[in-house]
Amino acid sequence: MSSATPAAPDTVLVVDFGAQYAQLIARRVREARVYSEIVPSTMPVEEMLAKNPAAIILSGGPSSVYEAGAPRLGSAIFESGVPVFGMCYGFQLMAQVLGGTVDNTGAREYGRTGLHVAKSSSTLFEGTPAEQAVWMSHGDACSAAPEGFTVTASTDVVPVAAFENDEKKLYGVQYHPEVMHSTHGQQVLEHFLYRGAGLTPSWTTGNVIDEQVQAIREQVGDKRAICGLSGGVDSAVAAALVQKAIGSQLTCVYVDHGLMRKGETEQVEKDFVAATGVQLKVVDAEERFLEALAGVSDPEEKRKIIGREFIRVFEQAQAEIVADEGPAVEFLVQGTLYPDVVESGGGTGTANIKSHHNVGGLPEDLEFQLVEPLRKLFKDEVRMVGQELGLPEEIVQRQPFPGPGLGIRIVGEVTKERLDLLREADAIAREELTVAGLDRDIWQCPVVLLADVRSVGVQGDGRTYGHPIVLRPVSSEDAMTADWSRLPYDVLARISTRITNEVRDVNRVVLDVTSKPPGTIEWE
Ligand SMILES: Nc1ncnc2c1ncn2[C@@H]1O[C@H](COP(=O)(O)OP(=O)(O)OP(=O)(O)O)[C@@H](O)[C@H]1O
Ligand SMILES: O=c1[nH]c(=O)c2[nH+]cn([C@@H]3O[C@H](COP(=O)(O)O)[C@@H](O)[C@H]3O)c2[nH]1
Ligand SMILES: NC(=O)CC[C@H](N)C(=O)O
Ligand SMILES: [Mg+2]
Repeated sequence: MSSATPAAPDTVLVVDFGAQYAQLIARRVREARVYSEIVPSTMPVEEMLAKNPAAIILSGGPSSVYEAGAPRLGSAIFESGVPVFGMCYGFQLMAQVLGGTVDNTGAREYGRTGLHVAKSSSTLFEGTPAEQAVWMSHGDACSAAPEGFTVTASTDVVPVAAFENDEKKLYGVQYHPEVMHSTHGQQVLEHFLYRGAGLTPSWTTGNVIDEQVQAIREQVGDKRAICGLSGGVDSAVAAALVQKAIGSQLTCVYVDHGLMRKGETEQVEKDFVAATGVQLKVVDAEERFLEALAGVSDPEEKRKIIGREFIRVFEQAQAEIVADEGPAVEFLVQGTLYPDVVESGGGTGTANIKSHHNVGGLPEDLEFQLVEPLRKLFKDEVRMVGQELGLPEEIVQRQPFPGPGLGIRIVGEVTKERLDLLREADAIAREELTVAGLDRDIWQCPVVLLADVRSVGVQGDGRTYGHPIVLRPVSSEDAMTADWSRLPYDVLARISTRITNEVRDVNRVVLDVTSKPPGTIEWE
């Protein structure tokens, strides 16, 4: 699948030791305009080196280097000549493997910490202040640096908070330069990349376009492809990329599975085709999806069914397209992004949080070869690619909507009646948020029907026993983490009043005030 994507030149590998922030490190590297990818720490070192990385970053992690069973790295990586930058656990591991001392000294630091830079002319700290705020999160500490290393920073309680070995191109910091609270973190990271590893800032979203267009041409050849098009950002950008690569060999297929929001199908049919000129096939598959979902309330089961039915519809569309004319349709283009892969447990050792329909929800007997040009990117990077490709702002800035649609926003069994009810409530919430000018302030606002919950209300002097609707407005940078949006009370009040007045069987509106983690954005 993604192996068809050639390795980008000058790739920085981020080795993930189970860090909270591995994704963040990767995107900070790309913000420095150097391409980067995450690999699990369980990957053998030879395999990492075979990828020919221009530099390697070792992430933080929950383990302690001196514990039995803690993730390790052979010393080969430090002798390979590839520049390495360790952060937190990665720093401690580098220290230990190379003969320094790491133990539980009692010097714990969590959160904002003052860093004292000892050598402001060093590779990492050049041009940064002698005193700077950094973000720490550790209970272990390095008390002696390995031989050949210069200690370049300390804190009040940790004598070795950074070390550098220019000759071997090995660097490490105890803190987290990737989080925004480390005031000079991006500068220090860039110093490693440009000064330590000698890389030049040349990666742009334009490179993604050129590389992917070439890779798609090689992969698809003179065959044909279909693209699952949802009207969302990711599939729009994927379709535009593939269209650029293979032109009329591409047909887009929009599946109306009956789980879409009000007006969505019409919008895709009209606006999207007008904006891009793609060949579009619209398939009405409502009956098929609702039948397959009947009686099912388990979220993972729903996701698997929806993922499977999507593919069955694509297969049907494939047969119809082939019956028309021309060569076989062997490829399926999807707008899969990195977070879809990670959350589906696609990384080694990463937990399956939920099976995104387009990754973990795919059936085993999938016959298409997948074309997923955005598989390694985050949403905001995809938006940049879309902009670069000239897609209209309304498409590029659209809020995300999950492929399984309202099917995973009904807690309980999915039925046509419940879908119609949720569609009404959702349309009201979206309308009011748009009128209030809040569309760009929030990342998305799932509206959820708790179909299996009822509560007592009083409406028109009579007793009601209806369902609650949950509003879940969130802010986010890339959907990997999120916070609940502090919406103005008057907007919330208008939404609540309208939903309870206008949507039958709903007598309560509640607000979800949970961040991610611990919650996820969607309820299922
Ligand atoms: N209704 C649909 N018809 C056809 N393909 C779909 C549909 N919904 C989702 N897909 C496919 O699944 C992929 C993943 O869905 P996802 O919702 O993550 O992306 P998107 O809809 O393109 O963008 P966004 O995340 O902004 O909603 C899409 O890129 C698309 O290829
Ligand atoms: O195409 C998709 N298929 C899915 O199966 C799926 N599940 C969640 N999402 C979207 O992904 C982002 C993160 O969602 P969660 O915090 O709920 O995991 C949010 O933007 C969700 O809307 C999906 N998108
Ligand atoms: N954030 C980290 O990488 C922590 C490393 C190690 N678990 C410690 O507590 O020191
Ligand atoms: Mg979508």
